[in-house]
Amino acid sequence: MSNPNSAVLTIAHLDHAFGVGELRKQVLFDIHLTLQGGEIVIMTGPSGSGKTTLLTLMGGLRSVQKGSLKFLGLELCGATERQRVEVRRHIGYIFQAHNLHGSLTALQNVRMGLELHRQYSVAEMEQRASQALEAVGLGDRISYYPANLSGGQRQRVAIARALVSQPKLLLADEPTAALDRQSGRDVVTLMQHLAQEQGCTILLVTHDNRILDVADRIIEMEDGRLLASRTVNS
Ligand SMILES: Nc1ncnc2c1ncn2[C@@H]1O[C@H](COP(=O)(O)OP(=O)(O)OP(=O)(O)O)[C@@H](O)[C@H]1O
Repeated sequence: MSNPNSAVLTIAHLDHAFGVGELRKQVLFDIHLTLQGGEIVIMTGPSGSGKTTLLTLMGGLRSVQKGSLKFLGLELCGATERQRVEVRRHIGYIFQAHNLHGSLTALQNVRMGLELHRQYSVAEMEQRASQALEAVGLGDRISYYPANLSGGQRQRVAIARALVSQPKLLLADEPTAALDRQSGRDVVTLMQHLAQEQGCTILLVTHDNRILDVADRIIEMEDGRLLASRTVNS
């Protein structure tokens, strides 16, 4: 479990640019942000404002160019690919398009969430994956292929895959965008409950105003800058 009072992620003076020379375009400017253990933070902002770029930097999926980004105390600016892979072991990812493999069953897809964790035997991985699917209410669908599941069920498989390794941080990019109102609500509520059980911090990027109430804090991105954050009264 994360200590609820300790920072999981600390960002200071972070800039990011794409391209070089005349094509260089800076998309993040002087970002400062701290995510505390167990906190649920929602990031909103217009299209193109830099949300996904920031999310991929936080997730160790992109090299940090300038400033400081520390995950569990490890500085990712200047980190090696190997260090970034190590960091990714502690992070779960959920994307809008769920990114499930169509040729794998729900169970096999969830098992992939343990791929970076070499300490488990095949039998242990199967058992953990099966438990994770039960936790998202899909215990009777473990042998189904994604094509035979509804959008909401697929997103629940993606949640099981993201949380099966008990990550410290869950990064979710528009997880409800492809879902109807009820399925979207079910998916975030589930994410919230499971993450709370595991003491996992959540950063959720969304345009979906219907789910803002799950957040402890809402932060807004505009033109590559983070505006003042707002605390949500519970
Ligand atoms: N790989 C890339 N190469 C060049 N420019 C990029 C790249 N990825 C993103 N950008 C640019 O960086 C800026 C921020 O994009 P980003 O995807 O982070 O925004 P966003 O807020 O997540 O948008 P959306 O809500 O539409 O997903 C945009 O101007 C985009 O065109």
